[in-house]
Amino acid sequence: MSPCVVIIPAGGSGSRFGGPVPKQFSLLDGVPLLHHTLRIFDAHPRIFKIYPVLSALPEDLGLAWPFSSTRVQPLACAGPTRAQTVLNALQSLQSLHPPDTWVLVHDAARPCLSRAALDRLIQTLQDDPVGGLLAIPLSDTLKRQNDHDCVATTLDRTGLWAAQTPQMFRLGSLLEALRAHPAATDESSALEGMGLEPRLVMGEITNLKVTWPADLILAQAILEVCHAHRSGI
Ligand SMILES: Nc1ccn([C@@H]2O[C@H](COP(=O)(O)OP(=O)(O)OP(=O)(O)O)[C@@H](O)[C@H]2O)c(=O)n1
Ligand SMILES: C[C@](O)(CO)[C@H](O)COP(=O)(O)O
Repeated sequence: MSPCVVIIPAGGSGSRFGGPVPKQFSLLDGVPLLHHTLRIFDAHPRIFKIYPVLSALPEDLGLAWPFSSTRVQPLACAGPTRAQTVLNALQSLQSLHPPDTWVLVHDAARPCLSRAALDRLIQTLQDDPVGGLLAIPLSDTLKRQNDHDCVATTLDRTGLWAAQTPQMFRLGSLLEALRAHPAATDESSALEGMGLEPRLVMGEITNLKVTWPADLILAQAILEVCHAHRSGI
């Protein structure tokens, strides 16, 4: 299998989360949330390089940086949207890695990705012609609202999945897809826009995206349970 590189979009403002610093720098268990996310990949033998994409270099953001500079290489090229951040990163990496390199894009704001889910994604997709993403089948009944906050209709949830990250595609095809679809809210939808069919790989409910303040408490609880489980407590 060709080597995998990871892009971690970490250039958002966290407007829904609020707070004095963007949520990816909020402390989780005493450590910036971004560091938890980076450590998941830094510990994985199939990952060759990890590129967190920030608005500026860590030293210019006043961020402690306990990572090896050869494996975790920050890029200071975040854009105004998540898609633009990922596209900027891909453009700066295209001269460093061949077009068939597998690229895993993972939100900085998802610090609880498990090793099992990451392994499942890589193993399922390593010989896939397109690539794919972690996702989970929807379990709630879905309502569409009307213009006065009442239910207009109940939607059929059959076959509906909630997209997570990482999303894993070849560098060349992802670059082409995001150039053609710069408004995509995830990598998969850009590839879908090219007429391709990304594969759905079972994710985990614990792989939550920290979006609202209460999500940080949930993330803390998930990390504590995982730690207790690993320690046999
Ligand atoms: N211009 C942007 C916007 C988002 N992201 C990153 O994309 C991930 C998912 O985005 P989201 O959770 O929506 O983060 P924010 O855009 O920061 O949040 P909000 O929409 O509440 O402002 C996060 O790791 C975020 O830092 C990014 O790198 N560049
Ligand atoms: C890519 C993503 O994590 C898939 O669920 C999500 O779309 C990113 O969050 P955003 O709020 O759409 O930026």
